Amino acid sequence: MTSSAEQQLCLNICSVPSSSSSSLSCSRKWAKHKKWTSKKQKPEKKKKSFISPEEEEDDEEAPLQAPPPELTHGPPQKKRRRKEEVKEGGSGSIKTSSLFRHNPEIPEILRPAVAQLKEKVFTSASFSDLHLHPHLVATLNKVLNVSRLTSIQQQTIPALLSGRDAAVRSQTGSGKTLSYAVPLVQRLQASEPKVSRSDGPLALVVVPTRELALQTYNTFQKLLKPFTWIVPGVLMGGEKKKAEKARIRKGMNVVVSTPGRLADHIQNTLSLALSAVRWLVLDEADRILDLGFDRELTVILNGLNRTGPTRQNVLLSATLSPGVTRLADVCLHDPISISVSGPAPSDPPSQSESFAVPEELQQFVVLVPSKVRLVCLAAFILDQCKFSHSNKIIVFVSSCEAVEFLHLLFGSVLTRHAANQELSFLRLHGNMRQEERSQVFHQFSASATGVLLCTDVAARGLDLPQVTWIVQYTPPSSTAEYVHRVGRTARIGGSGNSLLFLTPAEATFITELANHNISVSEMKLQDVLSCLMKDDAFKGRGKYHSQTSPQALQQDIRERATVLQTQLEDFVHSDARWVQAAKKALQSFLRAYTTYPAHLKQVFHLRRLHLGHTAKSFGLRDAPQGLSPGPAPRGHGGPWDRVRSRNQNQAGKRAGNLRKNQNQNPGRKRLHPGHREAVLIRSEFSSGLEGGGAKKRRKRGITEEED
Ligand SMILES: Nc1ncnc2c1ncn2[C@@H]1O[C@H](COP(=O)(O)OP(=O)(O)OP(=O)(O)O)[C@@H](O)[C@H]1O
Repeated sequence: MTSSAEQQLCLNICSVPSSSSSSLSCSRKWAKHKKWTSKKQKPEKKKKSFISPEEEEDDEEAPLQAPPPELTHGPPQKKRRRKEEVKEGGSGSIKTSSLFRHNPEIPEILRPAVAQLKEKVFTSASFSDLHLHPHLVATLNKVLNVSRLTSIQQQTIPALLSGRDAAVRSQTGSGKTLSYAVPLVQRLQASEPKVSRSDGPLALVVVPTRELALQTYNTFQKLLKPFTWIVPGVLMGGEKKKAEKARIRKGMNVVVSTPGRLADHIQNTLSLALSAVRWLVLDEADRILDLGFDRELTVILNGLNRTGPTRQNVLLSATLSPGVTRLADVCLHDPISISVSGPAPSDPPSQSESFAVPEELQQFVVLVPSKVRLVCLAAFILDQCKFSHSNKIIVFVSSCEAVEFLHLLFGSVLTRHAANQELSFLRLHGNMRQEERSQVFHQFSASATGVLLCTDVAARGLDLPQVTWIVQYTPPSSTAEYVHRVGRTARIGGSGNSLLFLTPAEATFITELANHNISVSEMKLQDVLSCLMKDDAFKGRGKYHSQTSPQALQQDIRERATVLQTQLEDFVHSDARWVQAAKKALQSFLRAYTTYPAHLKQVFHLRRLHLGHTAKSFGLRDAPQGLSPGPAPRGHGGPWDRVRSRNQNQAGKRAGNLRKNQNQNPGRKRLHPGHREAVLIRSEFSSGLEGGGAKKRRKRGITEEED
């Protein structure tokens, strides 16, 4: 690719189309103390849609590539600028280029009127009204501490007890697991003749991720305590197959599994007999499809159809996608559709699905120019964990490498500003060893505070108690993904908060959310950063005195943000390994950015990213040179396009295999070829900068944890 082509692509600084400023509205919920309107924060540069390469030369940073060495060290102009920056920061130690100059204007958000869907979580009915075995009711009350039924449980449990297939849809954290686990246990314990271990699997529960498999297995273990003759088991990627085979041989009656590992055993473990399976549960069905597991699902369904008696099938999802509707069509027989609000998974798909989010969830958005994103996240975390206590935060980012990098960076820099108990960081992503992942999962579950940095591997189904904040540092790839992420808080009637980070250019995503009945309030950037005023460790040596005027306060806050950014950058640049980690994180972020679905390309397009500014959000002082693969102009088949087309090929191949399997089994309805829409999990994109040891499976676009 020519350098001019590269420039064309990457010199476009984000700018908000004028229409978005008028269509979006602003909420002042968060701005309790100080109002900071965009008028006061007039940018020094005029608003433009694109900045041409010539204009960009004006800017303080190299947009695409790090400047050639002769420029970095040579031209007096550059040196002069650096000097000014040092002066501006007011401290000899502040080498950071001005964080608050040359940023795109932050648009005024006008919030469209949204009628948010509300689902009542609890009913007045209780488990004891359902004619369940008294020991089961006692276990629910005493071991699981539940007595009243949730709305979804009230509708689902009687339907499943009657033996019907069901398609169940309900908001996150509404108790879907018990809605199928309770009737399953009730019917298994009542089976005549009595269930025995040697019967082998009677129920299969398929879930998309390993953590969810462990969590669900745990629930069955508790529910089955009084019925010791019924044995639950878990099969999942990352575990030793040999040990699993031994457990299968010994006998398991309720098998909870991830799709890849179950399909693997069906094909390769002779002792896994499916002939007795009477229940099949597909939990988080939309996620199973999103991850491209249609081939594995086909193996499972074909395996069951070949040998099994008639069985009861249940499909559950918090969100709907056309794929889920088609899957419901394929694997459910005359199902009952259950939904607390909105259509059920077996209903025909509508144009724009409305999502229900928990009533007690407060949703915020902060518009942050790329350059300021990192320090804004750091300030937010300090505010929640150091200045206000008892917060438990999950931060979603778009790649394993970004998780690793932030964990290293914050774990080293932010913890300096807080006592140990105040601020602890954990990480969870698909490149971690299973043992470590399970340990982190349990550790974060058990802790009352702390920050979990993670990819979307933690977005679905995980029930982590008392999470107070969900931060989406990288925006989700769809509204459904947004709903699942925020659903990790405000569960089962509790309260919680969420904060979505968007750059000014991405502000129209708020309208996309509103189209799905999701309403977010604005949290002002300055209000987030203002927490730095609470600690003089961030004080610069500037002449500004916050007491004198709002402008001086603003300047003071900016100066402190610059001090913190400098600390972050100093850390990154203190070791070549950290610089490399930052570059990997940046590269994987850019890769993920190319994979937004077509209808969101206008909101999230690589062309709108300014590489120099984005690099800053990874603690890099300059845009790194030679990021590979580099972006190409649209339609020019550059490396980014190759990444995309490879993904499409993989999805196509999976769909092809699916068709092949179905052709071998003409008795079953075919899964719709549209399953090739199954997209890769964005959050597990890698930079491609790691060595050749990348796992084979990842090449297929599926990371190990979902095996
Ligand atoms: N009737 C109930 N009363 C009180 N707590 C309940 C009840 N039913 C379930 N819970 C608890 O609520 C939490 C959330 O349940 P669960 O994980 O099944 O929700 P979910 O609807 O599957 O959420 P997601 O869509 O995010 O997977 C769990 O801790 C569970 O033990």
